[in-house]
Amino acid sequence: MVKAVVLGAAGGIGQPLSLLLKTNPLISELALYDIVNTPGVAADLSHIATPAKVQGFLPPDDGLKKALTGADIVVIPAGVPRKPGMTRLGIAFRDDLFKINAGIVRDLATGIATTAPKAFVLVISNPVNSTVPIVAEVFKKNGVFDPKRIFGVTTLDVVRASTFVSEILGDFSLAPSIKIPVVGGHSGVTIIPLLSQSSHPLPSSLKQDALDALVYRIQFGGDEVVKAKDGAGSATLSMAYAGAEFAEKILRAVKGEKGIVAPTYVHLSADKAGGDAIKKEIGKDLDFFSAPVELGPDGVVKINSLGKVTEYEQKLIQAALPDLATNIEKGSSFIDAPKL
Ligand SMILES: NC(=O)c1ccc[n+]([C@@H]2O[C@H](COP(=O)([O-])OP(=O)(O)OC[C@H]3O[C@@H](n4cnc5c(N)ncnc54)[C@H](O)[C@@H]3O)[C@@H](O)[C@H]2O)c1
Ligand SMILES: O=C(O)C[C@H](O)C(=O)O
Repeated sequence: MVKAVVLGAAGGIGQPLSLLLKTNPLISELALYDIVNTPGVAADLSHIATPAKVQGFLPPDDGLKKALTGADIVVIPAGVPRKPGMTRLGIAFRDDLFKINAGIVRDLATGIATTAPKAFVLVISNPVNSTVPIVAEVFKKNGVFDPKRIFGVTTLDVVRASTFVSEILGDFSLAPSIKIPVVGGHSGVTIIPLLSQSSHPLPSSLKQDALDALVYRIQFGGDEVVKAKDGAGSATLSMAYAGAEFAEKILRAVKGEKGIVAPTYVHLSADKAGGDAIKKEIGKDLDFFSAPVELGPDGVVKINSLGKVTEYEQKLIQAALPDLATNIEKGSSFIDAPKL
């Protein structure tokens, strides 16, 4: 029996993500929580002939607590999305996004820490580089912090890398099988695609400016969608796909499948040896980093090395570090927790 919970389930990501989770045979119970509309979304999904029993919850009558009771996996796409002109983290507009989502994530994390502290927590709400540290600090404050169970979902960057590389290779049918580690964080220059490790090498004729353009497209893919949606929000459908894919990996690992590795943004103490090795590779003592993580029944089994990176990729890593450090500090200091 596996209970999955979506917090922010009535939103642009929440609805298609809930649909995909409803169709996942590994899930037997699906609880949908939002501040609006979950009874309708739940009623609609509940007619689909798949095993998961679906229920919707709203804030009154302890709805959050009821949704989270018995949760095995909690996915959080709650919060405001970006509008054109906003970046994922920074000043002015960006501060507004952080301020709103930081408070939302803090309150939802408090609910999880007090009701389902052993659940796997998958954070989608932006800015991920800061919201994951917020969740970690809330869990520390409540004395239930287990870094092996808290994940920032960076899968959309991995999905985009595969898609854009398949385009360059001129064969979209390759997209599902192209594997590229994307590491670092989830915003702009903190997104580091290690294209030299692509399962399907780029053409040797690819010029430096084309490589730069590809890296930029992966780093700022979110902007393409924000611009195209023209005021109607950011990526929702591709994010739902990516979130469901990452959740499925966790659930398969929980069931005992071995060797599942996925890039995800984790606290580097989740695997001390692996985390320390990453710090050495990047040359900085960061608490959080997205790295290829091997998953198991209790979450993080091992944080894998970044492997052989080119000089070009090492420059991308170095360019990401100042932003990452600032983003992490911004999230951590939002919660006044004792340092562990
Ligand atoms: N990690 C990623 O790769 C990635 C990709 C795309 C979007 N995002 C982020 O995901 C978040 C959601 O995006 P969206 O397009 O679905 O936005 P949306 O506005 O369509 O949906 C957000 C939902 O959250 C709900 N919500 C707000 N406050 C809540 C609370 N306190 N408790 C529960 N639910 C609450 C809203 O009612 C709404 O239904 C944004 O922060 C966005 O930037 C992340
Ligand atoms: O870019 C955004 O604001 C949404 C999301 O993080 C994305 O990568 O599409």
